[in-house]
Amino acid sequence: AQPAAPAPISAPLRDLEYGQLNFLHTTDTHGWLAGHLSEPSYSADWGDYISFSTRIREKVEAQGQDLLVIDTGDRVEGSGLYDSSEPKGIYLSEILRHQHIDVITSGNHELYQKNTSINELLTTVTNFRGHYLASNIDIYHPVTQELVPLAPRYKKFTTKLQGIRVVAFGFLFNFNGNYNNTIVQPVEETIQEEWFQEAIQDKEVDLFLIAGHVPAHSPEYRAIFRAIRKAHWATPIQFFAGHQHIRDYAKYDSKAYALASGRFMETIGFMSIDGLSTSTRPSAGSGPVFKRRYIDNNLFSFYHHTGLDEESFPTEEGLSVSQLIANARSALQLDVVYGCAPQNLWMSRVPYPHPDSVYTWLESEVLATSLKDESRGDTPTVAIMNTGGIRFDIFKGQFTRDTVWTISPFSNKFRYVKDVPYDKVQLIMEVLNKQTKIFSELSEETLDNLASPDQQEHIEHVLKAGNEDPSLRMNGDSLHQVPLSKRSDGTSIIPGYVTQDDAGSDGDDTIHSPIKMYQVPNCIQAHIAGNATTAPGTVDFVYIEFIEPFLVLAGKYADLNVDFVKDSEVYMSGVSMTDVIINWVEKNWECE
Ligand SMILES: Nc1ccn([C@@H]2O[C@H](COP(=O)(O)O)[C@@H](O)[C@H]2O)c(=O)n1
Repeated sequence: AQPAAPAPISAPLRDLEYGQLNFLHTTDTHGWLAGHLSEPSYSADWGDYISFSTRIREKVEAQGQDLLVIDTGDRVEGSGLYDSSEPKGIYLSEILRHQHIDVITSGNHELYQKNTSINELLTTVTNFRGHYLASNIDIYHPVTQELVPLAPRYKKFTTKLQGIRVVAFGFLFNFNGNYNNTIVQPVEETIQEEWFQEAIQDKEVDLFLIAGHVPAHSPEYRAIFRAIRKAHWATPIQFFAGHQHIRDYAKYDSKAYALASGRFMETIGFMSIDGLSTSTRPSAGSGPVFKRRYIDNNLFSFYHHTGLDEESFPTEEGLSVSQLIANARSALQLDVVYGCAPQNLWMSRVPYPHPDSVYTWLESEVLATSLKDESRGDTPTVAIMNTGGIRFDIFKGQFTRDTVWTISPFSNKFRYVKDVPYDKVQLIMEVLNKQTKIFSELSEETLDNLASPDQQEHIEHVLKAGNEDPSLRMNGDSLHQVPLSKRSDGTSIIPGYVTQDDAGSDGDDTIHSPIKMYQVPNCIQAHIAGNATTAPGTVDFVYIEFIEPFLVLAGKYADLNVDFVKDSEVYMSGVSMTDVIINWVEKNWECE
């Protein structure tokens, strides 16, 4: 772990149930390779994960079993370690490549910016040659300008000890927000391609492995499941999922399951399958048994599951990667303090609006007092942003260079349109926040992309995890996780994940008390300048550039005669949302 990482808190744990074939899975790490420096439950770093996977491999191989390590993308954008360097990401690839990963895929974040996808092609695909799969992504090669697959479409391999024959694919969900140097083919089209149909007709297969940056419960995975089942009515299928930032497990049939392993290095997903046939031995017994576990990413869990301790657990490689991360953090000056937050500010642990809501803080304090384009004088202004632009909670205490990138990692800047009727702006807000019924192009699903990923789906599922018992609620004034009650065996129950999935509620390794979550709107608005008591006739309509495509559609429903692409101009040239937050914190949150 990093020198500043808090020690994990001991807690009651459920064991891993190993099988013939075992998996460790990460997804949506978003650069959090240093782990969480304010949260004991997730305080292990990528170096510890390297030690953990090595120790688990030693353990399962000693029993003649196999281990495969999977990562399903969105490794970039979301923390100081990736976002604060110029150019972004100069330290990340070197840290990542030390983990042995058997199947690795791209997420959508690897494709938003042209230079990110080029770096993916030239560095990450190269570092993980033979393991990186891209079944539905093409890229214009930066040198030849030729359209080429980002990586091989699929591969067939046999596992090290048992010779289990695996056919593996690597998918991305039907994403269309990518820069125009890449092409993402819709999954439903890819599975009609000749190469895919040929690959799934192979009869010498013991397991289909679908790694993807695709939600566990999704039309894309259902389509792949159906296509494979048409060719193989009983061959086991293991999906690994991502994108929604949630722990999730989906049952497609008794021989096909999907595991999603959360976000931001909070979770190491574990799966095992027993009863698989192999190249030399047909399956014994009644067929495969699948088990899943969501491991909290901390050393207490890692020691427990490996049966090792502080002395015997770390590997040399793991320790040297932890050191690499520490060196990068120090070179990037991630501990530089911009100010001190006087309180916790939550994304979804409080309703919106609320004095403890990060969105209330943004609209009433940060945006309201910071947005001003000198050329516009005191023109009344309404500024809107999508809640998905904020990626993490703010904890009371030091607000560092790292903090700012974890909450606002995107390079989103501002644009505006002059003289927009105020009532039309309010109508657009209603459309974006689904407060009015709208049809056709502007589906609920499209609008959900404005919110943060864990809000986008399964919200009922997340809300269900809430517990109304006030004795189980967190102490709002203290750090993120506090032991609340002692059990008879001396261990504590701390707030954290209480996952409900298709296999029930026993998936988490750590037994936690649940945390209540609330739904927040897709967009928020700040009112700037003008007379606060009366609504203005027209305003400067300022918006974060990411939402422009949504405004184009919402504008039509609001009957607003504005072409957002042609009629808008840059607002506060060169200033991004991230800059606005840094400036505000420096001015307003002095440390005592
Ligand atoms: N420039 C950007 C890019 C993304 N977002 C928000 O993030 C969501 C996607 O996040 P995932 O980690 O699930 O891929 C997207 O739907 C937006 O809400 C943004 O605000 N600005």
